[in-house]
Amino acid sequence: MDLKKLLNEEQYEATTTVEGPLLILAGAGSGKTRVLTHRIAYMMKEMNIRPYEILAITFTNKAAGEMKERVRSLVGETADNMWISTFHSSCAKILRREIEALGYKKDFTIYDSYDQKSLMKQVLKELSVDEKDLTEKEAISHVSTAKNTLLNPVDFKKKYEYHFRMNKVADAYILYQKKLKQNNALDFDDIIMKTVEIFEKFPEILEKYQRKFRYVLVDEYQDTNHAQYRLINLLTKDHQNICVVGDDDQSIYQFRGADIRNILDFEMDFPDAKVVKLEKNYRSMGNILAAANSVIKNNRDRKEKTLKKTKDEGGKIKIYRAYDDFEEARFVVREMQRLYREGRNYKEMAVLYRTNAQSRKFEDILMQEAVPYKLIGGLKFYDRKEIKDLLAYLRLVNNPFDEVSLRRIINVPKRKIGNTTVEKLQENANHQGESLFDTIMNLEEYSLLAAGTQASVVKFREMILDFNEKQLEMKVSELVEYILKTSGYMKELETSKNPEDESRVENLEEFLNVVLEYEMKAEEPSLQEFLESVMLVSDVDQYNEADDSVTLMTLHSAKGLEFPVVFMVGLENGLFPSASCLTDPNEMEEARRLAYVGITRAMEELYMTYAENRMVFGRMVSYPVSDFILDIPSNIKEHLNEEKKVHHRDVNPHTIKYKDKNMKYVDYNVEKALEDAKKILDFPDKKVLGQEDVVPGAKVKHPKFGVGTVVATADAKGDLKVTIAFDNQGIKNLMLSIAPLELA
Ligand SMILES: Nc1ncnc2c1ncn2[C@@H]1O[C@H](COP(=O)(O)OP(=O)(O)OP(=O)(O)O)[C@@H](O)[C@H]1O
Ligand SMILES: [Mg+2]
Repeated sequence: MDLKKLLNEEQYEATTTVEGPLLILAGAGSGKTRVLTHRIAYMMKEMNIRPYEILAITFTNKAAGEMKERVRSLVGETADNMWISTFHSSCAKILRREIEALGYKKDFTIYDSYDQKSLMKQVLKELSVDEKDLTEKEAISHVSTAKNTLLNPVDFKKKYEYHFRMNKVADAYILYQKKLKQNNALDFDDIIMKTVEIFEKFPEILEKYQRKFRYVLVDEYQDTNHAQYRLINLLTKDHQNICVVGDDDQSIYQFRGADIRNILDFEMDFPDAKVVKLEKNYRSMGNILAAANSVIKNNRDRKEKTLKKTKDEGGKIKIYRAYDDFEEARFVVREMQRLYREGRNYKEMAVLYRTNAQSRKFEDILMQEAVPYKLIGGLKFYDRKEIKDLLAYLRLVNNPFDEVSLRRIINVPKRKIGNTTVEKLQENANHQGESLFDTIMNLEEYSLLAAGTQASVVKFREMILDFNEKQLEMKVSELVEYILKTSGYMKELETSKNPEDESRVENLEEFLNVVLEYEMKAEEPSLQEFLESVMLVSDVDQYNEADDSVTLMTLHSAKGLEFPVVFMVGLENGLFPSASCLTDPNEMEEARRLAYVGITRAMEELYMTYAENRMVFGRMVSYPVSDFILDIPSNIKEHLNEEKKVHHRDVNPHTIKYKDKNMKYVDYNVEKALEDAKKILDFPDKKVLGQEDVVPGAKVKHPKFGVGTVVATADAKGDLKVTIAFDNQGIKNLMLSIAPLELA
């Protein structure tokens, strides 16, 4: 391995500095990640450091996989013995071995944001906190911030003793944490916080890991939060063999608690730290780099850096102004098809946007044009109801104390165990200080339920116990099939007349593929490991370079990646940067860093597009062009359609496929879309009715049925079923989301 040929002088120096603290601070595309992989190879090959003595941490599973692949190509299979993973996976692995020290069981469940939400909902209900004073979302966000700064419930309570609202948050935090523990579950932030807690409370455990991981490397260090920082600090404070790489200009997770000071203060924390700067960009053409610099230089709070180009100027940045968001998507797809005809592969191209919601229009047109694409994020497979239900079954089998999963499926499919019954059981559990499952186990001891209901619950209990036994003898895939069959879940879908349920069956079949793939890959497949791999999978993991398809992803998930052709879309003041940035300088600085990340993903060609009109929450709005386009000097950008103001009449009338409210594809004419949009604009105050408007007693108006009175409402799979007594048309049941109701 002739490193001198593969690396420039500074990179070589950083690669071969193995002992002691090292900070590599450098701009995008300067080879930071490349240094990390070569450094690992150098440590193993030239210094005989054992693979299991190295801990390498990156930000996404995708980045970890890529890093492992690169190390493997340099050193061979020994790379497999290394811990190259995300903060969360490394900590989950440590916790599987050590968490009993904190009184949890080793087979703990990891809760995602949905589980968190339902648990917090229950907490707020039990504390009788009014939604008006504190919503689940707010409570969760405060708790997350607390955990990211390592503030435990007791200290949190003390800190906010005299603060009315935060005091409520504190109570919620305390009960939430208590319930997590009862459920033998951890949320995402706990994974880091609990590891730190163990390291702080049990020095002998810490020492064990300090001795094991003699060398620690962290990529994307600018995005670590305080808890992660503390973790690294604990692990390395004795041997000080810590190498961190990062770029303060690419810190884009401050809204989630990332602390940019971690990188700015590194030299203070490790006074002997060696600092290496990389000043050459190997990724992008000159104009792209110049564009990135012209945006980021407007930030005040940054370390000045030089980033010299190694390539020639390349073409200019292409700016396109679309009449509306449909036309923007059409332009991008057309351009992709043109590039493809000229010899580019689809996998060389990516569309980057700020919010997931922007993807759908691109998806529709890509689908219509039969251009293969991958969507990263958005409504993830694992977020679908049927997948979550099935996962809840599996999690419950794995860990019967998991109350959230238990409550989710106790009556799914329907087995005559209604809400009231569940609440009765829950109350009893709370009263007895035991878990919900314990109450179900001991049901015969309490006389809580009527005989019929009791029999239903017992039947459910027998079923779960049976699954639990089967788990010991069956493969995960067999267990999945067994559960789907025995629980009656599949049958309910198959006999349903609802067309949506057909695709649910397909999704469950796809899930079985996920399990089978896992079983093929895993050395010793187990339910627990499978669940863990599913819970830790991040959006970016669906990304697979093997197929030739274009990539759609948010700017956030694009960090660390590179593409020959990048389309940054939706560049409008109000969208990117978002409206709140325009009044808050800190948010504006974070948005600018995000723009910098986006621009620097491009290697050869960069397009930036904006739409003059855009549908936002069912309304057409007009935003001005983004500051990020204006920041780029005119000598390095070209407007693809500057002279002619695009008017919708210049766009050929065309129909596009559009998903209607039933998720069915219908033809939608663009002219008609504009007409529809105008109608909305003409009645800007027409209010879309929300759940809060449709309460029993409310007078409503329907274009066909006339005026009526709401008599009842009921939850219906995330929608609201409204029963209305119409003055002249009798009683009707309508779904709120699709019924064209107005207040009368
Ligand atoms: N010395 C070099 N010679 C040739 N190519 C290089 C060299 N250094 C880096 N590269 C290439 O430049 C590109 C960017 O490198 P890398 O991804 O390591 O940068 P980075 O600093 O980690 O960027 P980011 O900040 O976006 O994560 C990669 O394609 C890499 O292979
Ligand atoms: Mg990198």
